[in-house]
Amino acid sequence: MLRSATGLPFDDIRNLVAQMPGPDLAARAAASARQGQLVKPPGALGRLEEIALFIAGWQGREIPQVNRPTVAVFAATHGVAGRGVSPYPSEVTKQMVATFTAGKAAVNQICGVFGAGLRVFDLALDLPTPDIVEQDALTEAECAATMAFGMEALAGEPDLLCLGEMGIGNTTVAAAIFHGLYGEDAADWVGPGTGATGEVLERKIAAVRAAVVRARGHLDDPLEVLRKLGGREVAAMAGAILAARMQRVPVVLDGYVVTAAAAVLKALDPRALDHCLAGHVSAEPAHRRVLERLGLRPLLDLDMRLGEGSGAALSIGVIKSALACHGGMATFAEAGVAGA
Ligand SMILES: O=C(O)c1ccc[n+]([C@@H]2O[C@H](COP(=O)([O-])O)[C@@H](O)[C@H]2O)c1
Ligand SMILES: Cc1cc2nc[nH]c2cc1C
Repeated sequence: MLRSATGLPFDDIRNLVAQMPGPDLAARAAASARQGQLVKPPGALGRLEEIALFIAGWQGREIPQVNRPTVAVFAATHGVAGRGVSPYPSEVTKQMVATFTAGKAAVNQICGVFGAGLRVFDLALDLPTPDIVEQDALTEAECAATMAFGMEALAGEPDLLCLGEMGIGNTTVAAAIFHGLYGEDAADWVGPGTGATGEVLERKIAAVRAAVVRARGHLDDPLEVLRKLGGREVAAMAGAILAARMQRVPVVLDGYVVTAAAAVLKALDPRALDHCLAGHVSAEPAHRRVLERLGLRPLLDLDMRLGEGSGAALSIGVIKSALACHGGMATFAEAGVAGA
């Protein structure tokens, strides 16, 4: 998909963004007409009704279905973890990838409940990206290639794509991206992640502040923010969100770190997340604020802060239920029920 012979690697990404399709408005209108006839008071299914219309528009059918939901978990390692910004050592990333593969992590269990497939993308775990306080995480070519790799999440033709990630240190990286994109104070974007307190939290705030100071002068280009302050899993997830859009596949975002990838695209183009739902709001304190900025209202609010796609996977139950009601309910006429 990214093979232009001329120009810089990011030109390919910008070209894709310029070509993003919108939803199928005729399918959405047909779904809305159907919704108005279903045997319930109008609006009584609340946000389930809006979810059904949203999926109808992006799948391009009056009666949409989610039969092949996929959770794609992207894993990467981060040089900034060497600064002691996480309570856990970097080795945990590889160990958790093994746990996903063995079917024994939380996300595996949630996928099992909803019949979702889980694909784990391991992004050069033995080669951490450089410490973002000292150096750019990725070159432009590496960042574009990693985004292209993330597009592989669409290879199994999912009808709903949930995104997740695993990477010790990546809440520092996500906070740096938000601080780089939105400014304010570094401390406003930093939270506990896996459980940082005290000196660990102080080191995290200092790292986010210093990394963004280093990137000064480049912060008006969201792709530069991504490559300088990001990590491989964040770049890959941005690529996955963009590829899903090109194929009109609806996307469910997970927590704080996945939302950093989404925020980069939104900063590139305000329409870039029109095909995305926020599966949940994480207990990471700044996540709620970020979702408000992005205009995304979370489906669930369960005090979760695990990552690995767990909140997005859990929201598949809500989305499938919305579609089951939309497709399976009778109309007033069919059921012989008197209208208002
Ligand atoms: O996405 C979230 O909301 C979230 C909040 C807290 C922690 N995490 C997960 O925890 C890891 C990063 O935490 P940390 O403390 O090492 O930066 C990474 O594997 C994420 O999946 C994720
Ligand atoms: C054990 C553990 C599991 C995780 N899953 C996602 N991020 C994680 C971070 C840790 C530390």
